[in-house]
Amino acid sequence: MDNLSREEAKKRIADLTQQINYYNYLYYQEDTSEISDFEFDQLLEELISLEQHYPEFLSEDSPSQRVGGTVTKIFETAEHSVRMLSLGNTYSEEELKAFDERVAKGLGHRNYSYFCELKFDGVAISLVYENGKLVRAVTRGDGYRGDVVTENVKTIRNIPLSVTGKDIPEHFEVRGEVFLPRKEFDKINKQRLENGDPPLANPRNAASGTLKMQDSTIVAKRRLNCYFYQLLGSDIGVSKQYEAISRLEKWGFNVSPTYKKCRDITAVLAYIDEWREKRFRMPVDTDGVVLKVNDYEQQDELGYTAKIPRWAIAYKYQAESAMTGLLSITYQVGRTGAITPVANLSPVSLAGTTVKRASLHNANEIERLDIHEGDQVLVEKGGEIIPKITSVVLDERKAGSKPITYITHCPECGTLLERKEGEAKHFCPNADQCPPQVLGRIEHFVSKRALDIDSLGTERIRALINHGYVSTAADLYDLPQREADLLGLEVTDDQYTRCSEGFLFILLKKALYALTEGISQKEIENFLEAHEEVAQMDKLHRFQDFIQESGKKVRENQKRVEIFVSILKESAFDAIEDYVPVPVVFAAMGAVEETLTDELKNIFRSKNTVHDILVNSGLKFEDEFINKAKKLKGSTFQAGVIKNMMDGIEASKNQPFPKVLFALGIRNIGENTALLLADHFKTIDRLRLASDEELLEINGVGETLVSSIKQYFSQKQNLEIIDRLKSHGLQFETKDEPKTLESTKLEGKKILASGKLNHFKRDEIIDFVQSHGGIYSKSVSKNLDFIIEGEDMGPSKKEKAQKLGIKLISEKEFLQMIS
Ligand SMILES: NC(=O)c1ccc[n+]([C@@H]2O[C@H](COP(=O)([O-])OP(=O)(O)OC[C@H]3O[C@@H](n4cnc5c(N)ncnc54)[C@H](O)[C@@H]3O)[C@@H](O)[C@H]2O)c1
Ligand SMILES: [Zn+2]
Repeated sequence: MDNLSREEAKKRIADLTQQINYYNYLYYQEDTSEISDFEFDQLLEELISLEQHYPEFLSEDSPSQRVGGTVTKIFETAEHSVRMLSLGNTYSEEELKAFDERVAKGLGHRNYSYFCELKFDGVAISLVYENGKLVRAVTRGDGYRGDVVTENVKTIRNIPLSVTGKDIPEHFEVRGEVFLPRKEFDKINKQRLENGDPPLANPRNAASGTLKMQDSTIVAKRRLNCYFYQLLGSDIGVSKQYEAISRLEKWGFNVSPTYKKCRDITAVLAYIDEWREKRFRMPVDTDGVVLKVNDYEQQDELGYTAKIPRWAIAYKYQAESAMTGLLSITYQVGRTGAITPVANLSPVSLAGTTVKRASLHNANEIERLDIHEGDQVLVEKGGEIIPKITSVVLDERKAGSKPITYITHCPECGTLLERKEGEAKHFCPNADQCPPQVLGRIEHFVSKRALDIDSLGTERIRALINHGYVSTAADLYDLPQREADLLGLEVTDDQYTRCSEGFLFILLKKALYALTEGISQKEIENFLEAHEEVAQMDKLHRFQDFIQESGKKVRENQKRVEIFVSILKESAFDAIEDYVPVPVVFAAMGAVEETLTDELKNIFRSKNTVHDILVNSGLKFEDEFINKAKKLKGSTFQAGVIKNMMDGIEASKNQPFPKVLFALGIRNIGENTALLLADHFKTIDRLRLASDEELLEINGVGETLVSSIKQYFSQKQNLEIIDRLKSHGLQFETKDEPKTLESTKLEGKKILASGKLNHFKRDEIIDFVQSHGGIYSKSVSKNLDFIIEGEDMGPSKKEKAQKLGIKLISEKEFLQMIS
């Protein structure tokens, strides 16, 4: 800093301000981050220290002077009675001690104590209670005003909507941190990855995004949670933070079990140490410890700066990082055909778990990091749950190592990949045959809201696709004729994976089980679990000792594992922790040659399971091998399961036309549109032959929909699928069971009811609207004729309706319309 000239300092301040504003915008508005919190905090620290040296360049709206967020434009806003501030933070013990010195100096004595608890990584929320009832929930916003998100917050199960008791003040406010439990976050991301959607970066961003959603029914599904840490009000009758928290706890607010009173800064440091590792066992992500001066009067005495209290500070744990070897990169294909590269790493222990894989997002990321084969990389697991590679350790790079070349063809179906202008991800364009993409379509077809065949779960469908039984929905209806073949088919799950060259890999545990005799699968699992942090080759060596100790068929078992290890070492396959190449397992069991012919290579790339290889590859195997190879197989289809599937398939033939139409998966035809179209055209053929004008005349049909309908029916294979489905007896016409209408007063009107109605239950209003010729819609869109506004209709819904110019009428007015 000292070597900066005044001009340079000015420029640097402007530069930092701009950067920080940008990252703040991403963080608070877009719920994403492009840099780590640590990097961000360093930028801010640099800015603050420059501004201290050059106060003449400190502007009032510098990010050092303001709380980082702002309000969004989609919610009502409300003012905070007491400003919601940020917290000062530090990563070092020295600075923590310096903070303590400032407190002592500020108070003029050392007669104070601290209140400590973990710093939860979520979103700040303020709840206002009046007469014991929750009346408003507001985000922090810019500190002065925040977004009113009451409806969304009400979906959080352990937030009390009302509190009762003798000591409840008439008016009080509680503040806390809304967070997404890590388990929930993992669940959402697993789903997203399976759907080919980009994973959410971390639970904090996910929580923040969720809280700002427009539809509180989706919020309810996300299972947010909240810890409370502050009680405010004029007559709350407490004078210490410790008492306030106990009181909140008593009133039924969820407070974190981590809180503790600490006598002095030494006790605080011990607390920090105590939680350094232990915090990873909490259900929520935490990034540090918050310490607050316990006594409220002393807090007042110390006061505030423009942005932070002087009586509290956050100590943040440095994100842990570790160096490990890159083994290989595999490529996953999502249900929309999007490709995601995944780095397979040598196992390394990080932040309480063993890391073996890290997401690389896309080709740009690999390029940005400039990763070469066999590199040593730094992995970090900070706020992010999916570990990420932060950099390559160049000193460790072997001379002549080659940069990673991105795959050009789909690892699942071999099709040349495409990358659209301006998009980061590569795509497999083979939507009709690429297995994960076929899976996505069939899952939609059988899903609850479509044909509802619940005996066909994801794994079973995947098995049917992988074995070549199913590639379109119509194939499902041929299954009854092939029933006999299905018995004993492997239901694949994650026991298989593929390497970057497309070879089939199988879980190590299965391989070891098949390679040995007399050792149970459970024993092998236990052994592997106990050696989770050991690299695979070492694991295999230790397994030899394990065989020795087990005392079971020691010589034969060791011999076979030894052969397996030596073939594995010689082979040039990718390394993937926990998985081994199927061809090597086969070779070690004497079923194929070690050096693969082109024919064999082809088989191990194109077949999807061991069963498939045994039955459909055209190879001849000895009975003895076939017997042993059974131990490699996953669970198989049993008679009962097959019967359930057949029953479900048969029953689906009775599903009405609108459901069938929805199930076809024509782009832009959702449940409601399917109903609308089925109702209008009555048969699929009339829909197919409808002219653009005819379609556009229908209230609720626009250009986009018309073009996707045209597009769908222009493809021969789609017409064939429909013909086959028809011949199997699926419903492609609306059965004319002339509904006797009560009246035609609502004819053609699209209507939605929101909030609580007094005369109708949920389903009743739908029937009622329909029985008067109206169309009931399930979401707010500009096609609605009006909305019946019930009691406590969500403010966000209301705002959206108003924005779209949809008329709102009361329940009373609605009833008058009919009578
Ligand atoms: N990576 C990025 O691009 C980026 C951008 C902007 C901000 N950030 C990060 O955001 C943080 C700055 O945000 P901030 O201003 O909200 O400050 P902060 O999150 O560091 O601290 C203030 C907040 O801590 C929360 N908190 C959690 N547990 C608490 C407890 N037990 N007691 C009291 N408060 C508790 C409260 O919600 C409070 O509003 C920094 O950590 C920064 O690294 C990162
Ligand atoms: Zn493909």
